[in-house]
Amino acid sequence: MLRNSGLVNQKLTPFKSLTTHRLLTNSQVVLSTIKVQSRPSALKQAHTNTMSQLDGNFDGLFAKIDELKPRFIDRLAKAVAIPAVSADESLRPMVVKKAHFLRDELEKLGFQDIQLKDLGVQPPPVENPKLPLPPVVLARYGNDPAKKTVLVYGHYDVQPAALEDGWLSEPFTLVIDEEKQLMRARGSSDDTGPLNGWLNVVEAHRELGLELPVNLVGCFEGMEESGSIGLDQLIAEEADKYFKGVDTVCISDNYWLGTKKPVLTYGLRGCNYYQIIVEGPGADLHSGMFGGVVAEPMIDLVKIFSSLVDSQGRILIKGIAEMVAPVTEKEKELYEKIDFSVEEMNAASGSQTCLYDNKPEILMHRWRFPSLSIHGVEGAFSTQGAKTVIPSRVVGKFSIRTVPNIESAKLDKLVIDHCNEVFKSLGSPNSMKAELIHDGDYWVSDPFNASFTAAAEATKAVHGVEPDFTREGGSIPITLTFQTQLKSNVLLLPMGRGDDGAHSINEKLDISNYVQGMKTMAAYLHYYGASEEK
Ligand SMILES: C[C@H](N)C(=O)N[C@@H](Cc1c[nH]cn1)C(=O)O
Ligand SMILES: [Zn+2]
Ligand SMILES: [Zn+2]
Repeated sequence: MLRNSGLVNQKLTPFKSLTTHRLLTNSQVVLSTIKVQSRPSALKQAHTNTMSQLDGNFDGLFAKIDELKPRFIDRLAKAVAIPAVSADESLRPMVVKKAHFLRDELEKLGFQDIQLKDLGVQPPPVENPKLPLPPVVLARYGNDPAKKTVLVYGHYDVQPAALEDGWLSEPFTLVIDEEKQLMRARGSSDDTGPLNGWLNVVEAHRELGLELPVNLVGCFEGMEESGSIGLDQLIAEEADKYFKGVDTVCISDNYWLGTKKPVLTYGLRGCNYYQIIVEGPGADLHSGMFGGVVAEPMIDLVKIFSSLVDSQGRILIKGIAEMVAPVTEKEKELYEKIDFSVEEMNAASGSQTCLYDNKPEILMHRWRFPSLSIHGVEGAFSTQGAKTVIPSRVVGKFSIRTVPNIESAKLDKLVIDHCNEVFKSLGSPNSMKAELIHDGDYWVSDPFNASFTAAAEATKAVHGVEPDFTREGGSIPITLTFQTQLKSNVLLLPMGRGDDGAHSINEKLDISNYVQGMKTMAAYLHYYGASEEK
C-alpha cells in the first residue's frame, strides 16, 4: 500500500512496467606519473569521423533519448524492484539476483565478453563466515583499436530502506510523482539510475544505428555501499587483462552540489568504518532487578561514543587534526566561486541545523575536513514503547570521513587506541573490542585533462552552462584504485541532485536529471572520443 502522509495534492503513480506490468595532494603525485600520449594521426582521423557522424550536433541522439524515455524508466523500475542491500546479510541473494538482472540487460543490448567475477566469501567481521560476496559484472561494448576506451563504473547494490523509516511509498517500488516530475525509490539516484544511464546510452545509439564513438568497458560492483570489499584485488588482477587499453575512467555515482547547477567532481573523502562491541551480562536483563547492580554495556558504549566527537562536529580523538592538510589562500578563493548557499544546504537536510553560516565553511567541512558520524547501535532496544531492558551486548557503529593527508592505518591505530583508553578509564567489568569494518581512501585529482574537458563540453551542450568543479563529501572507495592500477584519469560525472536523499528516506531522481544525465553521458563519449589527448 502506498503511504502518502505529509504531501497533499500529490499525484503518485507506482510505475507499471511497459511489458508486464585536494586541492592536490596524494593523487597529484600519481597524476604526475601519467604520460599523455599523442595518438597516431589515423586514430585521430577515426575519432573525428565518429564525431562527424553527428555533424557536430546532437539533435538526433538527444531526440532518441527523449523518445526512449518510457523504456528507460521501465528498465529503472525493474532494477530498483530488486532489494540489493549489500549491508544486510539476509538480502545477499537479492544482490546476486540484481547482478543477474544486469547481466541479462547487458546481453540484450549486445554487450560482449560479459563476465560475472566471483570474489569469494566476505572476510571478517561478518556474521556468516561463508557469506559469498556478490559478483563484479564486467562487460564491453566494442573493441576497435582505432577508438579510445572508456571504463564506466557503477554499483548495483543499495543502502538499506524500510517503509517504516518514513518513506512515502514502498522503497523498492519505483513511484512516479507526476507533479514533481521525479522518480522515487531506493537506488534511483545512488546508483541504479546512473548505472542504467550507461546501458540506455548504448541502446539509444543502437536504435539510431549510430556507432559508439569509443569502446566501452563496464565494471559494475555489488559491494560499494559496504566498502567495495574484494574489488581492489580484482582491479589489480585485471589491470593488464580485462582492463587493458582503458584510456580513462568515468564514474557516475555522486550528486550535484545543489539542485540547479551541473557539476563535475574531482575529489572525494575517504571513509573508515568502525564498530565497538561491548559485552557483559549473559542475556538481556530486567532493569528493575539488575539496574544499578550490573555493569551495563550500553552505558559503556555511550561513554565511548561521547568521547569521539562533540556537538559542534569537532573530532576529539587526538592526533587526527594534525594529519589534515592546511588550508591555503589559493584554495579559499575557489569556494567563493562555487554556486551554493546555506539555504540550499538547509533545504537538502530539511532543517536549520547547519553548524556553519557561510558557504566557504560549509564546503570546507564537507570536502576537505574530516568528520566523524555515529550511525547506530546493533543489539539495543530501538522500537516504539518503553521496554525496561538492559541489553547484554551492543555493537556501536561509527565512521570517519578522511581527507588529505590522513593516513588510513595511522588513523585506525589512533581510533582503536582511543577507544581502549577510554574504556579502561571507565573501570568497567564488561569486555570491549573496537575494530575496523572497512575502509576506502580519499581521492583528489587534477581536473585539467581531456576527460574533464569533454565532460564540460557535454554539460554545455545539454544544459547550456559551464559546470562547477566540485569535490564530494561522500566516498567511492574504488576511485583511487582505478587511477593507480590503470594509470588513468578518473572523472566523476554525477547525474542526480544534492537533494536526492541518497542514503535517506524518499530517495529520488528527477526525471529531467535522468534524461539530461544520459544526454550528458552520450555527449561526453562523443567529445572524449574525438579529443586528441587522453
Ligand atoms: C557517493 C556514493 N554514492 C556513496 O554513497 N558512497 C558511500 C560509500 C561507502 C559506504 N561505506 C563506506 N563508504 C558513502 O559515501 O557512504
Ligand atoms: Zn553510490
Ligand atoms: Zn551510496
